[in-house]
Amino acid sequence: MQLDIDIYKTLHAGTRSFTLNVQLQSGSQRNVIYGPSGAGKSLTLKAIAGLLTPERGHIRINGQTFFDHSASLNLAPQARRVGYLFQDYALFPHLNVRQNIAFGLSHGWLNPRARDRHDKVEYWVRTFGLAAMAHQLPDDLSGGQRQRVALARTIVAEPQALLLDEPFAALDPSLRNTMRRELSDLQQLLQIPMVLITHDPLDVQTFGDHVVELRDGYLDRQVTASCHQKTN
Ligand SMILES: Nc1ncnc2c1ncn2[C@@H]1O[C@H](COP(=O)(O)OP(=O)(O)OP(=O)(O)O)[C@@H](O)[C@H]1O
Repeated sequence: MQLDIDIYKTLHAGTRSFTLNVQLQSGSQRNVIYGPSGAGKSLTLKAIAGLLTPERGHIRINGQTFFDHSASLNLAPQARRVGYLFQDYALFPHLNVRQNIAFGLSHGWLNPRARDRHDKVEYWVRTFGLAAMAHQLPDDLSGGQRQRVALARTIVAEPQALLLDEPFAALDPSLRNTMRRELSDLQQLLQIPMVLITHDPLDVQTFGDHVVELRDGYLDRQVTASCHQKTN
């Protein structure tokens, strides 16, 4: 992925303020933004997705400009065609597995109907091993199954990049390794570029072909995964 980010934004909440000042260039497909809680990782991901507008700078992915302050260009989130996997998965509790996945394809306000079938949805239902529970609601699924539904909903729309916010944090430790392996295999199969944010060193080891470390809104240093392992 050609990732070219240079963003600056100050946020205010009461008397507190937080400045995000991130420059990131990468030609890798597997990018990790690593750092402690409150470092600005989610804000960076939101800026890439178009959910936060920087005060200045630019965001380019695969040669496409998403944001360029000096050119007054700011693509709407849906025009960026990036898949965003939220930390808590943000599944719709009143929609079953199949409908939740189909939601990734819908463009209007109407929820996908329970009896509708779509080839792409059925493909991901099967691929993620969700066929037996396709009619179940998210509350009736395990953590790993919920994560697969959320991933399937993101991928069914065929995004040009995946943005992953702490994708394993909501899972119990015994499931984390399995789901890490699944996501790693999936990324290799689809060859889909990704940016993953985490404070877990094991995520860095697995997905960090290109790693940047964020502290207090600023990049600490830019290192490759191999350098990172040596310093840990
Ligand atoms: N809308 C906002 N207004 C003001 N400050 C904000 C806003 N959103 C986030 N912040 C602050 O920005 C900082 C960075 O937040 P961010 O969510 O990016 O952290 P993070 O690195 O993703 O942390 P975590 O790992 O805990 O999710 C935090 O101090 C947070 O309180």
